[in-house]
Amino acid sequence: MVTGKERRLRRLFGADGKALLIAVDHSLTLGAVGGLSDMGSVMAAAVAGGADGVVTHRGSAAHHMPAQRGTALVVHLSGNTALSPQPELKTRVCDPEAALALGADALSAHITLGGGSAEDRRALADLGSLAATCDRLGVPLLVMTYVRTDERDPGPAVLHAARVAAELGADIVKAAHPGDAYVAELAATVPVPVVLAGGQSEGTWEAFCESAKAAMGAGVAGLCVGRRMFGAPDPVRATAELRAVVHGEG
Ligand SMILES: O=C[C@H](O)COP(=O)(O)O
Repeated sequence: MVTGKERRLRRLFGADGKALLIAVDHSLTLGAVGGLSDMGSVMAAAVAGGADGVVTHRGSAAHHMPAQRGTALVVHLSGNTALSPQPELKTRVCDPEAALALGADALSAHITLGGGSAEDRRALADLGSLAATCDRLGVPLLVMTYVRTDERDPGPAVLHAARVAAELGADIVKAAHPGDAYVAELAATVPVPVVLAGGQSEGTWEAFCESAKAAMGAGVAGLCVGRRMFGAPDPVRATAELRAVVHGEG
């Protein structure tokens, strides 16, 4: 028997078990800035460049996501805006059923730990409840993990938050790059596929691709990249190059 989650996960991951996801959820937080003023073009570029999936909010999914075989739709259920004093503390902004009605192949939620006692408890409770809903609906849950920490070395906290997400039912965990010394441990200690965020466009494109290649070699299952892709001079080419890194092509 193949479960709904397994069937949908195969739409997201290639036969090699790897995935390049393009994340374009930033316009809820920041507005239509930094390459996201024309969301239709960004999504078309993700598809044309060979992304395995696109992660976005329900409005962009409905209005701009091409119905393209081979590119999965991951609807992001969490949000807050930069107009808030604590934009990193998200709330649920879309129901799982509404996302499935849009044709979602997977759902995505954001969790920030270290945001405060009450905020952390609320985030954990919400994640537990959402994971149970995803189990019931047979839809994979991607959890984007973030930490607020004053530690000079955030690596251990990044690993902890990633593990928390898996413990609470994530089927895929997204984490920030924890630092070269921690990537293999991250991949080995989280019992579900881990994808790494792209982060801010600091450093050269070549250095970013080299770092991503090394992370793939250390065992992560892929990338979930936003700004590095839609802020690139040629987003189609950027997507294709990242696809090659993730799937070991070329
Ligand atoms: O939602 C955010 C993405 O998963 C990562 O975005 P980023 O590559 O711009 O850090």
